[in-house]
Amino acid sequence: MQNRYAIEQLIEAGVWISQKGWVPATGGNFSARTDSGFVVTASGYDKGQLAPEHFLQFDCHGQIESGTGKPSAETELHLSIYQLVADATCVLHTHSVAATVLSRFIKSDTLTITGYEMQKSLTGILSHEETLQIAIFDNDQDIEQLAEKVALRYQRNPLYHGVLIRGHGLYAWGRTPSETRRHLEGLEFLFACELERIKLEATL
Ligand SMILES: CSC[C@@H](O)[C@@H](O)C(=O)COP(=O)(O)O
Ligand SMILES: [Zn+2]
Repeated sequence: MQNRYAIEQLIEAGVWISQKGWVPATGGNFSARTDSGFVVTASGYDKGQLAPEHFLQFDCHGQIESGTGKPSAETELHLSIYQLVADATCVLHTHSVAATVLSRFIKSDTLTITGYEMQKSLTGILSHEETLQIAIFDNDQDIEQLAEKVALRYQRNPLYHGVLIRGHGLYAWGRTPSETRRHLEGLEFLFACELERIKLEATL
């Protein structure tokens, strides 16, 4: 997609995501694939109040092409997703309470979800009876290392729709900005449901 369109889509997504309460403080970062690489948010801004000057353009090897300021601290993860998932054109990273808490509560490297109609909000899932498996990676301040772990796991088993970073948040992707928003909203809904279910079951 063209830079201008990509940035417009990400600004709009940021307003919506912020209203949902999924990017508190300056948490979260967004990107979209462009004709020459991808655009990504600059670091440290309120993601609900983005303007065109809060984006940097990277080429497909991760070299800055244009833009000012510091790129997102997690740019490497966006680059890795574009390199791994050929048809991903947008990546939205959020810090919701549900994604943060659930990814800490689940100790294994996979969150397994089944039984919810909302699973069908994810492209390719046709029934609540299917089992959704969302990979969980331990958080790491070394984003290059984290991106390598995502790549290694993807090469063993392709990942779909998104991944969780433990105690940190969700990275969701899709073939268009609107599909990415649908995946993000569907996954966030499912995480919130799972959290409620786990809390209720603990009281029984
Ligand atoms: C509010 S701290 C969150 C950051 O450490 C990071 O995880 C994040 O999502 C935003 O980083 P940024 O560099 O603004 O893209
Ligand atoms: Zn983050």
